[in-house]
Amino acid sequence: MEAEKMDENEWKYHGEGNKSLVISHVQRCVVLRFLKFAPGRNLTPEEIFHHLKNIVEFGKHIMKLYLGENYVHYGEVVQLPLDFLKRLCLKIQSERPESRCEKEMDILSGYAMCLPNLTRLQTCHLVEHRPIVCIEIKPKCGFIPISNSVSKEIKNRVCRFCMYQHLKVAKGKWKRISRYCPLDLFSGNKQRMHFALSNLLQEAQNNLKIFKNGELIFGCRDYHNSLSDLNELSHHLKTFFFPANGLISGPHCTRTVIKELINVITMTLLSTTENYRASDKRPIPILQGRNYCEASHVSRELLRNGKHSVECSGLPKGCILHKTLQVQMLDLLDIEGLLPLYNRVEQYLEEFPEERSTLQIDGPYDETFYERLKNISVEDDGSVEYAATKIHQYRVAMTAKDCSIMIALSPYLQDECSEQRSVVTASQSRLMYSVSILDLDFKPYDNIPYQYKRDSKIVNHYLKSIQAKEDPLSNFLLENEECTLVLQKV
Ligand SMILES: O=P(O)(O)O[C@@H]1[C@@H](OP(=O)(O)O)[C@H](OP(=O)(O)O)[C@H](O)[C@H](OP(=O)(O)O)[C@H]1OP(=O)(O)O
Ligand SMILES: Nc1ncnc2c1ncn2[C@@H]1O[C@H](COP(=O)(O)OP(=O)(O)OP(=O)(O)O)[C@@H](O)[C@H]1O
Repeated sequence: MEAEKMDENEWKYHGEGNKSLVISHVQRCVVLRFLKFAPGRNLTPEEIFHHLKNIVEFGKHIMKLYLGENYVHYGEVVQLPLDFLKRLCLKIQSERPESRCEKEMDILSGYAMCLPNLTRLQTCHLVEHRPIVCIEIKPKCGFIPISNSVSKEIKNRVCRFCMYQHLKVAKGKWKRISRYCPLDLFSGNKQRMHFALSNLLQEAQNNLKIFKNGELIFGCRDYHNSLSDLNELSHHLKTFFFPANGLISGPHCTRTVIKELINVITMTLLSTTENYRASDKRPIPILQGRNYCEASHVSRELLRNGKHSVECSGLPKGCILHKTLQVQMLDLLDIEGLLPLYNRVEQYLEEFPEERSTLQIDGPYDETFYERLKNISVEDDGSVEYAATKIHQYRVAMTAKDCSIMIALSPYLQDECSEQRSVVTASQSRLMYSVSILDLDFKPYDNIPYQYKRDSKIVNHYLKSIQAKEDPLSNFLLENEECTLVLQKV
């Protein structure tokens, strides 16, 4: 990145989440990712540089080893001219979704991360002129905890995503409950995966976005502003799947194109482009828990159609979903089992604050840190080291529970050498594809008590709302929680 040549007109707003804002280059396949902060949260440039460097190191030394180098693009920290950043910030401000504007993009430190633009094929450096579609899926946690520390039995039957939906809708974050269940997507069973993906297309929330030539064409821009017309989507996509018959239209066309899309996504999610080498077999726990969630609609639907029993066919080793799930499963103890260990470390640090660095609470995220993560024993010897290791593993797992998978697809041209590129065959077309993972920021240590409180809030709210469905009086109480006390007093 040549600082003196930075021109804001060569960059455009791309998207943002809770913690970072992304802009993309109009010609080159790169993005800049800036941190975002609530106004008044003034970190020094050195602190921001350190934070960004930690993100890069964590991707490079930890997540790349877990997930594979083909999938992980950790990028680099770059320094940019402050006047360029000021102009850029002004330029993109009007495009930012309102609900994300309570935080401001950091333009004072001069630092950002430079990453490949993952909405493009990862084999090209310049924006290609051939069409490209990219599907971004934020799959969330794909397993049900089996930890003995779980205090509410419902957590052994219903997954966190499905429970959390009720709280999110009650709080007005989303209008409707999504029928997507991560356990269906991670099942490896094609029918369940198709069901999960079609539910994502029905109610994308922030779990599905689709880009065409780098522009968002489907999914959530904002909590209140979403592009969700399947007819329009199929119109955008039909030439990808039916190149020789671009003229088909109508409801039949929509169904056909969406079916192709779901099928192709499933194939790429299950593909194992990387060889599953012996060296890839790092210690990862194997959880023998329940592989479906009772709140998922899949069993009922599939059984009603009389097609298949709900069984788990398993994920191929080395596919992106398998790798992601394995990392998520580093959370062996569940937040309920982890909180006492966090308290143990906190108590110790109160007495010996200088030990924070020995325990590598804030990094460095290097080979030593990775070595620590390898110890997956659950035998608690009462030590602070044991507690710190479990906390690190939990934080890595949380990162994998919140990352997104990007699948980029572009028409395969006959004259191309297919050996160098991955190709997926749809019913009437062949597409080149690349799969990557984004948002691999290490989750903060200090958030653990908050995670614990929120977990019990999610579960309690879920229990109340399913109870309310059966009992209309408690439904009234749930909707008017402030009244509960008054009614109890009477
Ligand atoms: O806890 P969750 O499952 O709600 O995940 C948060 C996400 O909400 P979601 O439920 O996916 O809509 C949340 O996403 P949104 O802001 O809701 O789009 C963030 O990804 C948040 O991560 P961070 O605190 O910014 O690092 C995520 O927080 P972490 O818990 O991963 O730290
Ligand atoms: N390297 C990239 N290439 C293309 N698009 C990207 C890239 N990185 C991020 N994006 C886009 O920007 C959005 C926001 O980025 P990201 O998920 O990293 O933000 P975040 O604030 O960390 O998210 P969260 O809310 O999950 O904490 C992503 O959903 C994705 O659409």
